[in-house]
Amino acid sequence: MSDTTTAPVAYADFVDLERYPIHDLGSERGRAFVASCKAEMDATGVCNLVGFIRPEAVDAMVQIAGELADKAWPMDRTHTVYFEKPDESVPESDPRRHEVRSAKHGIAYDYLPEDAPVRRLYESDDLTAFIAAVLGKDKLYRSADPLDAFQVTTFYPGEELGWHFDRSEFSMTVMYQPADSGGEFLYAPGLRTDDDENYDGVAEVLAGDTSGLKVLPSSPGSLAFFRGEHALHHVTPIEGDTPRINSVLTYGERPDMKLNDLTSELFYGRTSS
Ligand SMILES: O=C(O)CCC(=O)C(=O)O
Ligand SMILES: [Fe+2]
Repeated sequence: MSDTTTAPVAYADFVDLERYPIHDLGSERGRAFVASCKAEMDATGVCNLVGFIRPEAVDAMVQIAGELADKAWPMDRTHTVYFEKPDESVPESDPRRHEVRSAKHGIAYDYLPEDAPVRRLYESDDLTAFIAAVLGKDKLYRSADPLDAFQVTTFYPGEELGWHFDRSEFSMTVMYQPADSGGEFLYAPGLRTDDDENYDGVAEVLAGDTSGLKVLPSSPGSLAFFRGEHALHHVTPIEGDTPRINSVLTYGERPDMKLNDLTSELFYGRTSS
């Protein structure tokens, strides 16, 4: 059945809807679009939509990141890949003891203007419905976290994101400004499942095994989504002079999903409760 709604689309001014008809999923072209994302997701663990956001909106987001730079929380810390305290009771080679470094500047959701283009996109139910359709879920929810559900992150030269599994089930990233070099998103799709932590496989990646790794190509305006809860991933240190700027949009199957206090303090220097 085709969608006959005529409600104004809150993001029509900056999303390439000809190529990416997220407002019209019930139509033939909408179904074909969802099917092609599903196929890419099954093959690579990621769905990468190049040029999803038009250049003017990308520029607007970069400008917002600059204007709010003094609100960004400068994080430079070590943590485990699980964002739990290191477990001293397991052998040293166990990933539950392994610590990595993450350094970045995160501008929390509550600082970002309501009319910021990608905030309008995130808050539209269409984007959530699109992701649910690709993932084959009846219903998905935006994260309930007032700081982390949506944010803008700047990685300055030398900063990086250590290997980790996300606390949220699904994430979407929107790239505004890639680094000149470095700052690559590397991931090991499906390294763990809900039933199998695969600590041996995780330990191998942490020890430098690159055989199961993929690199996500990135360009300004690209939108990508992946199962960050199951894919171990990291962002390599930024090289060159250009900061890497992007957003992460988070989703879950439960409506009450929030960061734990440890992770919230780590990423934003405060908790939301
Ligand atoms: O910056 C990225 O590309 C990924 C960010 C990420 O993995 C995270 O914030 O959990
Ligand atoms: Fe992540």
